[in-house]
Amino acid sequence: MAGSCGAGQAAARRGQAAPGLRSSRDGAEGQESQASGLPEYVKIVEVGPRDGLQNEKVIVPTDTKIELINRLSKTGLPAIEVTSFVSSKWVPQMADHKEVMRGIERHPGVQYPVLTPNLKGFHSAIAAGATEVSVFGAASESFSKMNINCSIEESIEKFEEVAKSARNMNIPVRGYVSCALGCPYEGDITPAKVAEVSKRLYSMGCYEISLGDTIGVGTPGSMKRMLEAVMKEIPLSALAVHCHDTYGQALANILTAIQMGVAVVDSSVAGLGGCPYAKGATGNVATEDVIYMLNGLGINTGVNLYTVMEAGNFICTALNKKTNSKVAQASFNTGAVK
Ligand SMILES: CC(C)(COP(=O)([O-])OP(=O)([O-])OC[C@H]1O[C@@H](n2cnc3c(N)ncnc32)[C@H](O)[C@@H]1OP(=O)([O-])[O-])[C@@H](O)C(=O)NCCC(=O)NCCSC(=O)C[C@@](C)(O)CC(=O)[O-]
Repeated sequence: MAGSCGAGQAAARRGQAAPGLRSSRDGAEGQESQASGLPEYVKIVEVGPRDGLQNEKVIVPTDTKIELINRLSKTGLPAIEVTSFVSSKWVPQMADHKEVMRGIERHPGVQYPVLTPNLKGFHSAIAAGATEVSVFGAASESFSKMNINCSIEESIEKFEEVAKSARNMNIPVRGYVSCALGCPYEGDITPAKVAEVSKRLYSMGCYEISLGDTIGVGTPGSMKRMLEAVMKEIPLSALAVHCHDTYGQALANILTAIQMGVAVVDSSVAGLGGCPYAKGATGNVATEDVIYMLNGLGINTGVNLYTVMEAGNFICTALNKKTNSKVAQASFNTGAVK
């Protein structure tokens, strides 16, 4: 039954049971993280309201999106990607971007980035009150063409225009590199190509580069090889990973990245999502599962797992679907059927 309370939920409230349900700041787990050389803090960038919802077949009501974001804002998440200022002909699900942007309650200390592929999107986003934007490129020519209708080179020109305007307005810009571990159209992508596109985004002023395993084909081996190449060009502190879980490798890939020193991880509440231009790709790794793993490693995220699970339960109930989060499945009995 949707919203019903399982033993795990009660345990999560009390901070008991499985170790990952506990926050890392108590007890011996914090010492473990320091001893192992892992980062003490990992920033989680919640992408559910954008990456998660963009792929839903039925248009999600604007009020539901706003309610989801407002709930996520109360969880301790430091960044929530809210929507995309893209063409509604291309991604109808994000057509209400202005209303969402204007409708949300913004919490102090929380960043609310939005996707902007070009100047048109940038200006609309700023007019709607955006204070941070993301440009989204790819390491694959074919994916770039399918996703944003231009070559990598053309996309860089558009992003440079966005970055220049953003700089003049003191707006931070984040950069995505899709297909960092494989492309739905071209297959393997070389780490050198990922490093090259990442470097160009970083050089134009993107403060952080989020490396997207868009179709979730990566493994810890390919993640390591790709990061080794990118880390030669870009400081580690400016890197994030964005893993989809199509092949069930996302948590292993994230663990590999944080063992290499990456301390920013994108994830999606309830594991919602997929990319409309990457057929068959499933959702991002679930935020709940990432927090559980990081809690278990003694790594602080500042995020309350229980309240994220509640937000996940809210959106799964609204969409009438089952959560993709293993942690939520184990802890809640939502009972929602897809
Ligand atoms: C980029 C465009 C707009 C180019 O689309 P286009 O057709 O090449 O653009 P255009 O400049 O030729 O303009 C055509 C029409 O689009 C309008 N237009 C032009 N720009 C905008 C804009 N910003 N916002 C709203 N409208 C826009 C423009 O005004 C015009 O309208 P018309 O005259 O036909 O009525 C299009 O290809 C598009 O919207 N693509 C959507 C891409 C997208 O959102 N993909 C999903 C997100 S990426 C992702 O999920 C991957 C990621 C980030 O999560 C990381 C990972 O997992 O790897």
